[in-house]
Amino acid sequence: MARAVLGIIGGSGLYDLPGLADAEWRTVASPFGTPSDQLRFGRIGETPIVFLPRHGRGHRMSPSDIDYRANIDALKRAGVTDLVSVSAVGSLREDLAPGSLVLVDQFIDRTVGRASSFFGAGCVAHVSMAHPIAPRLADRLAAAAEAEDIPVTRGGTYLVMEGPQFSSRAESELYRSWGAAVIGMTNMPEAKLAREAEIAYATVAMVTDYDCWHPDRDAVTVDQVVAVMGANRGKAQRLIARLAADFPAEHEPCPIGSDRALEHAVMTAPAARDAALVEKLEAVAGRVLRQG
Ligand SMILES: CSC[C@H]1O[C@H](OP(=O)(O)O)[C@H](O)[C@@H]1O
Ligand SMILES: Nc1ncnc2[nH]cnc12
Repeated sequence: MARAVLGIIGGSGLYDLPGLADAEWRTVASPFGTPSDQLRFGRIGETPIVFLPRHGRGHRMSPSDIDYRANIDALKRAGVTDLVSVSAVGSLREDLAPGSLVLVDQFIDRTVGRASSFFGAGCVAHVSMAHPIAPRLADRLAAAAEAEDIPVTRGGTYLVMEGPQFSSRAESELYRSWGAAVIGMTNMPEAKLAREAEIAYATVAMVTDYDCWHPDRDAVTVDQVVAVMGANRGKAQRLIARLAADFPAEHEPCPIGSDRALEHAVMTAPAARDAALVEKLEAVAGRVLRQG
């Protein structure tokens, strides 16, 4: 069994993780591109932690500019087995007020034009995204929230829009009619790529606003997101600290197989594979590609 390494991707308002022991920023190169920033290596208790600010320190990158493949590949190269995304989201439901935390369990991907797979011409693979969230990791987040007395809503669909502009009211109403609970701009293709890289993935969504559908609330602005994130950042940090402190030393096999997702996914026959792509895929898929 592999040693568990907990990865944390910090979203808007979360650019560092206080309380990391032996913390050090290190550059990790990826053949897929340039990660959003250096990775912050450290530990909480005995648990090794690798933190990445999704938009870079200082929030330099728009959701559409982030190289999600480079980020996930770099985290895989750093040994991450389990990955928690912390994300600011708008609420599409009355009961999810700003300040609420949601452990989402589904996504609707409305992004366009982002590189959304490590695979392609010369090495084709199809992984399952039926259950995009690793349930055991979500269970651990729920347990950490309970231990810290932080209310969380379990389950809900995160609609991933392209952005960077916020939605129109008609779009917001459309997504509500689809049953989505929250809206953001970043968790796809991140979750798909984590699955291809066989990393267990879960999201802590921090509600910062009511988007633009609510009759009694102003439409979302950056000021509002920053203010609510600032007021509630401590909750997310406490949740992560507790998750890490209670994390098992050995990676627990994912009950839905997200850590073995490539086992029956690669279509291209060994003799037909593109050698250059196979080389790039070493960190993400070497485990299965080396078997032929
Ligand atoms: C400043 S609000 C829009 C921005 O915040 C969210 O990012 P993240 O998921 O990294 O917290 C949202 O998806 C947008 O990228
Ligand atoms: N309303 C919203 N739409 C998209 N992304 C967001 N991030 C935070 N609030 C958001």
